[in-house]
Amino acid sequence: MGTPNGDVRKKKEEEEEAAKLMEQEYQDKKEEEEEEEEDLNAVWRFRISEPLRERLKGKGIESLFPIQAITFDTILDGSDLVGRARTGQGKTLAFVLPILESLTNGIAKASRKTGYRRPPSVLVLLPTRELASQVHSDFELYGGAVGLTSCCLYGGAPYQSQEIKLKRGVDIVVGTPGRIKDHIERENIDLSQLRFRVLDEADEMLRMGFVEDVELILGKVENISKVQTLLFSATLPDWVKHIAAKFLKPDKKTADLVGNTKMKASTNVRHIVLPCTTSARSRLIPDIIRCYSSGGRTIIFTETKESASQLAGFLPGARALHGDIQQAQREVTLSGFRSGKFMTLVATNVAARGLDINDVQLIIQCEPPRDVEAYIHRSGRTGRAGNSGVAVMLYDPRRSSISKIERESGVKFEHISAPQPHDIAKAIGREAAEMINQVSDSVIPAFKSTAEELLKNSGLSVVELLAKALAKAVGYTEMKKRSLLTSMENHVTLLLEIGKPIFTATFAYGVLRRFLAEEKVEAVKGLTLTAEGSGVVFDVPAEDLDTYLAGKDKASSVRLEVLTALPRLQEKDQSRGGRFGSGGPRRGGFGDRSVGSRFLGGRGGSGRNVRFSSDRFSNNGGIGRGRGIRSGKRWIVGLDF
Ligand SMILES: Nc1ncnc2c1ncn2[C@@H]1O[C@H](COP(=O)(O)OP(=O)(O)OP(=O)(O)O)[C@@H](O)[C@H]1O
Repeated sequence: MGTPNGDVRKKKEEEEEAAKLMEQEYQDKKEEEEEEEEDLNAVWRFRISEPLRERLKGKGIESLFPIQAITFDTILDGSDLVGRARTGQGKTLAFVLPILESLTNGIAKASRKTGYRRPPSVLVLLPTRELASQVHSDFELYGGAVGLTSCCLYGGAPYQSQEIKLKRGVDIVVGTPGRIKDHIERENIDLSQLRFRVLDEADEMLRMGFVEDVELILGKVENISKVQTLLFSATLPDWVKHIAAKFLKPDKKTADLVGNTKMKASTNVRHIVLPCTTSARSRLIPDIIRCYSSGGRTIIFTETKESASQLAGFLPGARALHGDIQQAQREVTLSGFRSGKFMTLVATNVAARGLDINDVQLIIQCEPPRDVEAYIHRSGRTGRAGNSGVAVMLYDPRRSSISKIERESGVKFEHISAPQPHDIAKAIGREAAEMINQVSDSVIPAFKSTAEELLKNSGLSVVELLAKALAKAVGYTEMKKRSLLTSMENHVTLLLEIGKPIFTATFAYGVLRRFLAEEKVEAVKGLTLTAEGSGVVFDVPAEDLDTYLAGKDKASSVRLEVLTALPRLQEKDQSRGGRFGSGGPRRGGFGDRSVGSRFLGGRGGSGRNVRFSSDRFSNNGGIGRGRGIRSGKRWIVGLDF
């Protein structure tokens, strides 16, 4: 039994505790309210009705993204609009939400057709089937909340079910131009009563040669003054703006969140370039995935359908997606990728636009795409909705150029070389550790005595032995050397300098022939001039490295160095005028010129430096421009040093 004093104290403590709790609750609520008040884009601030708000909340959306907030009132109040925002910034909901509100509570409500066999009020045109299906599912989700129905029309799928839906009557039609035109010709669809026409990824649709189809489809509207036209994309080249003038009213509004800002690609993405020859690609890609995918999904883009299929066949657990694959299979593949059944998708540009797939952490582009728009959209499949991601673009400096894409996209590429054994070991070590953590403790007794014996006989420490076990668990039993330049296994990258600029590859080969046997010169791979023109880099087989370096006594003024980091390289288009012109090596056009060091990762203290010295190679003044004369099988270079 407690004393009266004790009871009083206890009661007082309880009262104090309750007061503290109330104070805390009050503070929390106040903070919440303040936060909401500060959030100018909070959903409740917009004319969004309760059912839609609830659906948004269910999707974790409490606040509109900038492109949505900026365009919402404009669309709801009836204007035509051109909208542009970077990839993954929520352009889909920027038109879905105001369209649904307008049809159910806004100005389009009165004129919207209702009832059985009603013609659609909304038409959304997209360039690919996958994208049409994705946008359609947003209309299903949010439109369903306000009693509006939708259907999706794209090629490769049977006509019948699409016809049935159209005949019954739908409010919203989403689809690709080809199939919609077919339905018009079959008189399945009446577009005369449209209240909204949306061109999503407009530039791609027009680029794909759908201009005439799009014009025909849009022209089916009866009363142009009653229809609102919206055009969205992350990229809007000028030629699209001219075409847009044809479809949109003269008083249209523009919301351009990219505009003249330098950076046109996603700012949430790490943009990386990596030199790599075509032949080294398939061996390099698995290691890029290991080192940069953070265990998430990867999309690899190839230029052709054939190489997409080939690469998917080569990479374990990868699937291909391209236009030659049957539509039903395309759907299975995409849904398997979305649901995480497999983590690597190898695709052509069919997957470049608009696709919004959760947890895509890494994009690999096997070579630079033909235009900057493709780069922007492909790399934009990661880093969506405020998340971060990595986009790695492979390129062969002798065949392709990255500076045009860099210049036009505003991206500042990070230059890296192929993941080296220690990078890969680190990445797969984590995988192995995870695998081991998942093994049940129940197996320990059965393996314990063997483990003890192994440790005793190994002469290694516990950590060293465990490191070996981790390596074995993921099949990594040999440390292979991989070149920085071509990414070929068991090759090393060398830098050759002669104390003077080197203008041509031919000239460099001539230098090599002075101290190497012909078969060793022929074994040199990927010889490329450095961007600043003072040397060349090339790969040699690791096993012959000493032979390459052994000529050191024969030459002077020649430096041969085993590289640990790759310098900037001269690209294909830079050779015009640079390699063959009469001026010095070209400057400019390469990213950050202000970086004093020629070497991206620093000079790499551990690089082996070899200086050749011989009178034959001593510099007597002027240097040849590398005008070689072909003699028999060999190039004789006009060396005047
Ligand atoms: N207000 C919001 N809050 C949180 N997430 C959002 C919001 N709006 C959209 N999202 C999510 O952001 C992601 C990207 O949206 P969306 O696909 O519309 O981007 P986009 O701008 O059309 O990209 P792209 O140019 O690549 O087509 C989607 O997963 C979407 O659900």
